[in-house]
Amino acid sequence: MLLSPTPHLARRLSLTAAHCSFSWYPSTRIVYPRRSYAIGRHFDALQVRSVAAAAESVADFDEMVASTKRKYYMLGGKGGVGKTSCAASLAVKFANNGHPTLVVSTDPAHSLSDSFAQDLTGGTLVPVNGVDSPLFALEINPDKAREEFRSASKKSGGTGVKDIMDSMGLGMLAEQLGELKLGELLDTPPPGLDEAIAISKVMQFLESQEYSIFRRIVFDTAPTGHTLRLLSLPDFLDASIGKILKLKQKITSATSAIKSVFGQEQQRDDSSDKLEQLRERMIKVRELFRDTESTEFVIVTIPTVMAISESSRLSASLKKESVPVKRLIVNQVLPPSASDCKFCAVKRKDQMRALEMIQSDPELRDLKLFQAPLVDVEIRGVPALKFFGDIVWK
Ligand SMILES: Nc1ncnc2c1ncn2[C@@H]1O[C@H](COP(=O)(O)OP(=O)(O)OP(=O)(O)O)[C@@H](O)[C@H]1O
Repeated sequence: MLLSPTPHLARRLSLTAAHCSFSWYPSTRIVYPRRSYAIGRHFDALQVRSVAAAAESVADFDEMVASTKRKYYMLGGKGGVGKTSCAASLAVKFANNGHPTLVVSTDPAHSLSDSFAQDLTGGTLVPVNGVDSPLFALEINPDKAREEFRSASKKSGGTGVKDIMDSMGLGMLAEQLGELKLGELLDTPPPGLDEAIAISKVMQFLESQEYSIFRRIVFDTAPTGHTLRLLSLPDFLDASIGKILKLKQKITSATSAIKSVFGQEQQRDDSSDKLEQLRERMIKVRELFRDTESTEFVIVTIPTVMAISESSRLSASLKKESVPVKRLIVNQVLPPSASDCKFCAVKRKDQMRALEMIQSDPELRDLKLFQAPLVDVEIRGVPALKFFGDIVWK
């Protein structure tokens, strides 16, 4: 049963969800052609009688599909508000509107596979069936991304350099160069790094001819805190990697002078190249985040005071970092109840109060608002995503 409070809460309120039959929710009531549990198979035959929005949705999906140029949409917000459902449904809608689309999860706790009801865990692009234009999905493996950075920074600035110095009998000197600890520092990667690498990897993919078909790239990002750290990460990395490379250069020239005296052959070490590449990619991620022409961060929230307060802070941080934000999705909005379900009526009243907050919040009031109703089906699989997307993205 949807919208069931926990049994404890229900008891406390003496308003068990069991008292609320589905008829409390007639405005989004789905008309099942057969029995409701057969939903997966019969989704295409489902209809929504009507969806009464709690407040007017001012949305403009037409603007989102209009251009044939490549566009990036990053969907983010607090954990569990429906980022994945919104991102996946947007990707399906783009594909059904003629845009070859790639949907990527950079959230370390992926749920894209669950959302599409397809195994996407391989770290490669997987075709999604049942849409009109090509739609591919990708879940990036954060551990792999983190390992890549760890080994590059280690080889280049940390133990790699120390090994050379040790082999030359100059270990002591290396110890004295306190800055070498930087490599160790980066051994424990900063938060947000996996997501930054994930995004940069996708961009790398997209640079190749093979992937030039994609016109819409939808990112299902990690929950808010993670995203905020990600925003300041490129600067941090730029500085750190810059330092490592400088140090590496200093040491390399010192050791090569010694090596040439002793007639040792110079080894080619491409770990610096790798690190330099990583740094360049991070800079590209930073540029992508700030490119108003091609990129947009869409905030997903739910109508509760807590979630809206957090969205306001997220919006402020994004603006501070010059990340373009134009749209806000308020998910799981209850339509007006047509039944005597007290729990639903109280809940909706609360939601309306939270929605009013948006109108007076300086960080949120100017954003275009999309309202997504709480639906009484699980949003899973392409037909369900299409159904949900057609309600939300208008
Ligand atoms: N409007 C809605 N109506 C009904 N169920 C919904 C709605 N939006 C999301 N859900 C359900 O809520 C659950 C969480 O949604 P989803 O995975 O999209 O959230 P998320 O923000 O990506 O979560 P996480 O932060 O854990 O990745 C899913 O079971 C999803 O089907």
